[in-house]
Amino acid sequence: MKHLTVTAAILVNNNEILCMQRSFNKYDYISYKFEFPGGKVEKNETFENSLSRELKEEMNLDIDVKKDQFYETINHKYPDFSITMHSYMIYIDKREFELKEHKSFVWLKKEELLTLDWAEADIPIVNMLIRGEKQWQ
Ligand SMILES: Nc1nc2c([nH]c(=O)n2[C@H]2C[C@H](O)[C@@H](COP(=O)(O)OP(=O)(O)OP(=O)(O)O)O2)c(=O)[nH]1
Repeated sequence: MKHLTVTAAILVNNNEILCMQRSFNKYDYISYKFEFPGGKVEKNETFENSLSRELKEEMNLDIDVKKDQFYETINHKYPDFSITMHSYMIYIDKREFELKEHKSFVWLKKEELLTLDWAEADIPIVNMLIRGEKQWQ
């Protein structure tokens, strides 16, 4: 089975988390699902550099992702492939970005996160956020 290594950013502003809706995909179990922005790690990239690059490509955000922003690693098997997803929690002071690849987005308080239809791999992270683990200093 194909395996992907992915990075994802939990972007937080004013106690709300940025939730991005994926565009159409041939696999219905990820098509139009909500996720955290990011993408596949390329050869010879660190996870942090990979996430900085994806945030620039997908949203035109300039963020220098740091190791100490690491949040959690999730392993998940979808029917056609498996992923290892490294997530980072990043506080940002402005909400402006460009919606280049996603279908839509919404900022939600952690208590509201389960109102969305998330990609299955994200559910453990969403539950950690709801429980308030490793955040809200
Ligand atoms: N970025 C991201 N990907 C996720 C999340 N949850 C989840 O299951 N995934 C899966 C969906 C995709 O199969 C894979 C990420 O690939 P992608 O298609 O977004 O990455 P990419 O931008 O590098 O892809 P590409 O269009 O260049 O092929 O990980 C998440 O929260 N964020």
